[in-house]
Amino acid sequence: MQESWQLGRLRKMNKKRLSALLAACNTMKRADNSSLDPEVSSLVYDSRDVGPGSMFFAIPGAHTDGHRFIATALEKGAAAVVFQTKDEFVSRLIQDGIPDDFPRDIQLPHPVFIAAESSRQALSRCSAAFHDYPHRDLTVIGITGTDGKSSTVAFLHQLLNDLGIPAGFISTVAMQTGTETRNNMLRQSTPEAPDIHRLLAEMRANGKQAAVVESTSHGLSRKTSRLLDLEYDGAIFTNISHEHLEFHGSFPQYLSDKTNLFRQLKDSQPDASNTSVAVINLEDPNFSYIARAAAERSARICAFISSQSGDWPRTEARKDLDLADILFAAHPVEHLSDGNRFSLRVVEKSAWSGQPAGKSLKQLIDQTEALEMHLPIPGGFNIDNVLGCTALLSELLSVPVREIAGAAAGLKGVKGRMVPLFHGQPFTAIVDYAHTPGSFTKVFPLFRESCRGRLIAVFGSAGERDTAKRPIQGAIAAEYADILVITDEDPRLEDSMDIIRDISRGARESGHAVEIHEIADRRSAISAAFSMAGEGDTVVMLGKGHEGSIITAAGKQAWDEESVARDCLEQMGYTRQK
Ligand SMILES: CC(=O)N[C@H]1[C@@H](OP(=O)(O)OP(=O)(O)OC[C@H]2O[C@@H](n3ccc(=O)[nH]c3=O)[C@H](O)[C@@H]2O)O[C@H](CO)[C@@H](O)[C@@H]1O[C@H](C)C(=O)N[C@@H](C)C(=O)N[C@H](CCC(=O)O)C(=O)O
Ligand SMILES: Nc1ncnc2c1ncn2[C@@H]1O[C@H](COP(=O)(O)OP(=O)(O)OP(=O)(O)O)[C@@H](O)[C@H]1O
Repeated sequence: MQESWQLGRLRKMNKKRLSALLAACNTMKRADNSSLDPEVSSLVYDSRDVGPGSMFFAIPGAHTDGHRFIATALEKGAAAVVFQTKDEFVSRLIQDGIPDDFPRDIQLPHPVFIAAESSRQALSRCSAAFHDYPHRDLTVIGITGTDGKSSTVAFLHQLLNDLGIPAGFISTVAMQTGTETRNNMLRQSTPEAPDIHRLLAEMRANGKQAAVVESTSHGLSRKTSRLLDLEYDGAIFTNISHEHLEFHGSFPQYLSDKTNLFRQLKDSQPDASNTSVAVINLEDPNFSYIARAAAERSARICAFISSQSGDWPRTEARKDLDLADILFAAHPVEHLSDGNRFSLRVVEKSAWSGQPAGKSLKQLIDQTEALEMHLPIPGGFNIDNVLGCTALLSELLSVPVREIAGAAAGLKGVKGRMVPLFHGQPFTAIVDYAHTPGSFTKVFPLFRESCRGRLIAVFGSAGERDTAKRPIQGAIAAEYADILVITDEDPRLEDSMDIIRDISRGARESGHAVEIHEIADRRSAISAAFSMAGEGDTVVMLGKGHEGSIITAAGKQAWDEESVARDCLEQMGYTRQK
């Protein structure tokens, strides 16, 4: 009740004169001679959502072009239309004239036409202005990285609230702007600009002090400009591996797009009392590239590292540390069946800066006082996720690390990530969301280590997305698993079997001895994996996690991996125990 009242109030407040929006965005210009200054009631990028008073932004897309729907938007009462000057469809209209199938008999409700260099960029600028720049009234923290974003958002949000700092969040899994947590039904991790600023405005109206925003490379890319007009107080970078190259075009572009998060940190220069904070994984080879971008904003640079793998730290890490102001390290670490234990060491810059050379990173860390931390969530990578949160809370909000350690001991896991299913079956069954080569390299060794019998992996790869990662996923899985059941993830308009064969090829060519089954239907694949599993085996189901649908050529079909897996177990006669 409380929240819907607040939302109603917010909507009423949110009407703006077109002239105010034009003043906020200097890349938009009126393209007609009228002096009309309508009141704009909503900013819309899809004609199907237009209502009376909407300002419709025509956006060229991958499947169609929003400029084709201008007439529809006008029919539905759009008060203003923003079109892109360099749009192909618009250029063709100018060159060839209006096509015969373009509706001409609509009753125009005195719309105003506005030309923009980029309608997406204009949409972002207007969205921030329309909601009166909510980010300026909140402490905004962005999380980016190929893997670990949603988990880090969830942990940081829990920690902030447990430490008495009211915070909202937006992530792939869910969002919270008031007291209620809602599932994210958008199928977008970072929503479009009008939704981002609306959600932040809701948080502000609901008395939140901080906002944690999952900031994907898509959202940070100038191609979508979803986050272009968001300024951040703090930013965390988890890691980067092969993903989404079909969208970004190349790895350097992907890295650069992610780094936009650090380029969008509030500039600390004029007001050193309000220093923005950049938290960056020192184990990542791109640490220095990102740290340099953060330094341009005069941000405080926090490195974090955990001794997860036998060969840590990477060779360049000690040298890269010179770019950091402080280091948060977890060493040693201990993986438990139901969580992790580690020693937190906060190393001040004075320990390495200006000191005689020669001290290794390990020595620096070992010489620093340790604070024991317990994390009741399995998966060694969650140590990294919590370390990032710890650095951010300590350096941006000055929370004592002892208090953070206390709150971390009460953290709860995230839907669809490392969820064990207990139905009395003789084998272990786990649902997890790993779906990138990076996360595969993290989770497979963990599964292998804890599996007494055969490791059976059920997974697929996304259709119409990064095709190059498919054989890599196959090869990594083949290295660790005994049996692969390769299946649908979200084939979209691609043929399921084409995707599955791409993955199988990688598994076969890796040279590892592995049994491969190709079963497109995911329910049948899970069921087949369970029927193959015996005493001591482990079945892992990867890549769907929390997702509420499978997208195929036939459209979106409802899906809940955990429920489907539980159904399959029940059909085998096992009954739920936890
Ligand atoms: C690849 C990508 O970013 N796609 C986004 C893009 O879609 P598109 O280019 O296919 O759009 P389109 O269908 O060609 O339509 C063009 C324009 O016409 C409009 N339109 C279309 C039909 C109509 O009847 N009327 C109308 O006005 C559309 O709303 C759109 O504005 O523009 C749409 C509207 O702005 C987005 O919803 C859509 O995100 C889709 C849902 C998507 O799947 N995005 C994924 C790839 C994504 O962004 N993922 C990242 C997470 C990645 C990670 O896991 O790390 C994310 O941040 O969510
Ligand atoms: N720090 C990490 N490093 C590597 N793998 C991780 C890390 N954290 C989580 N994972 C693995 O990646 C999977 C996805 O985690 P999470 O949802 O937090 O990532 P994400 O970046 O939000 O992914 P997406 O953007 O696709 O939603 C988890 O199920 C786990 O297997």
